[in-house]
Amino acid sequence: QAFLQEGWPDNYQLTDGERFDFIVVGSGSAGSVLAARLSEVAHFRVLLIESGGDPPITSVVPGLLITLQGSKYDWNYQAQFDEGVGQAHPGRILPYHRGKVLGGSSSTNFLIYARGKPQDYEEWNRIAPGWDWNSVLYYFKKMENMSEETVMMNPRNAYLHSTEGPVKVSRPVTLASTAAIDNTRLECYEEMGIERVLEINGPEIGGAARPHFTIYGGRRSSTAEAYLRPAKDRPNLKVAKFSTVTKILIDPHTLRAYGGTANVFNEIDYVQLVLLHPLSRGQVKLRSTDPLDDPIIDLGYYRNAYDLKVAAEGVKYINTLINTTYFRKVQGEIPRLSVTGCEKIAWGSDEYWECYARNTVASLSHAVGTCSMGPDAVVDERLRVHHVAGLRVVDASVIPLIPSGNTNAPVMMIGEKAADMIKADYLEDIVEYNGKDFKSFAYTNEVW
Ligand SMILES: Cc1cc2nc3c(=O)[nH]c(=O)nc-3n(C[C@H](O)[C@H](O)[C@H](O)COP(=O)(O)OP(=O)(O)OC[C@H]3O[C@@H](n4cnc5c(N)ncnc54)[C@H](O)[C@@H]3O)c2cc1C
Repeated sequence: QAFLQEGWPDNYQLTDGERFDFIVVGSGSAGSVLAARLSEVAHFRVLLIESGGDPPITSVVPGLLITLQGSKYDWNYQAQFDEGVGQAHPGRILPYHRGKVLGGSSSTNFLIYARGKPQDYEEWNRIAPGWDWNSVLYYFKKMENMSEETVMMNPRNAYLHSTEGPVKVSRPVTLASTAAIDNTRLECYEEMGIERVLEINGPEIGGAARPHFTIYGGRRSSTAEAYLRPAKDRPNLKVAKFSTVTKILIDPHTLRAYGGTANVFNEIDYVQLVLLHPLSRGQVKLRSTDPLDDPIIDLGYYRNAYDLKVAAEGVKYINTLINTTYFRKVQGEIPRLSVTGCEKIAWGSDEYWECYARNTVASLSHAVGTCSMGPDAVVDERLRVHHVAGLRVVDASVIPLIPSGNTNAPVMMIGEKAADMIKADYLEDIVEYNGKDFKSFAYTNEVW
């Protein structure tokens, strides 16, 4: 099935001056969800504009994902470190990956399915009311199709999950040899005092488990797969591929966004030790006035000295894995790598591990928060850009605080919640106007 290039939405040839009710820029983890959900309302005319094209086989077959980074399905950005950081990377430049394809980074990512912990969202809610755990859990469940029986049969876990949503989640059955490695690893962690838990999206988040993945039946469950393929024949959803939005048109008198301009190209065609809650902040800046120029991605790693202390302590802690029964039995050793910038420091000293953390630091490509929600930020809690009408931001950039896990699931959840907020805002008017139950407009029987 994966080898069949069928089933993606057709490419829509945009012509100048066309009118739509909603224009969604980018078909990523959030954009595809938003476009598909909005187009459930039959009289909404929805245009989805995406720079990339259909996902290739290497995206659909999870085991081939490593070939996507650096390919034409990647924006291939380069990020820069501050002076004295990241010296082990050639030229102190870090390749910074982002999917450029239907489904965006959900079509190119490492497929780990993690939502973070309830407290993360209680913190969001303090900044942007309406994003508390109970509110977002509804949307996590709306999006999810959990296929693992052990999770659904355990009442402590089952109420946190759903088998009804479009995004398929599983823990693929591994080869016996891989399962044995997983088991040994989990045993080592237990020996270090890290409890084994049933799953990383269950009631206990602190612990170790084999992760869930957005995979089912050997196929990636990207947002292109889960949302766009089922919606591809809707007459009110148009998908313009190989088209890059270069400008948002804003009426200078009303400050209302009313359209955009797009460049249309006729192309054919371990997750490591992670610092989950860094205090340092980076930024994304325009390199020039050319919208097609790559942005400047300024990582800002370790600007807050506390982060370096935490990272170095983390490295030292994970090194104690070597003292567990298994590693003693196999006479495991920590490799003595030569790290640029640390050559003159005694290997294994506290100073060495700090230098090691400073110079080998890399990214898992989970950037968030450059258009954050909040009263003094870029968008409000309904994701409307402050002081501009008719314009919302719906993607990873609105996340106000980094969740304790990966970001694909939270961003898909944001897409789901945003779609409901937009429907509520626009359909309320229509109900009053037409005096009809707005659910009668929907293509599906979704509850929203
Ligand atoms: C290599 C990699 C591995 C990752 N691994 C994981 C993981 O295992 N688990 C996890 O949960 N998260 C993972 N993530 C993070 C997660 O995938 C992202 O946080 C999430 O996909 C971001 O969603 P988004 O909607 O904000 O942006 P994206 O999904 O990146 O979508 C943005 C879309 O907009 C398009 N676009 C951009 N500009 C324009 C324009 N001007 N005009 C038209 N189209 C445009 C892009 O081509 C893209 O399709 C990974 C990310 C990467 C890159």
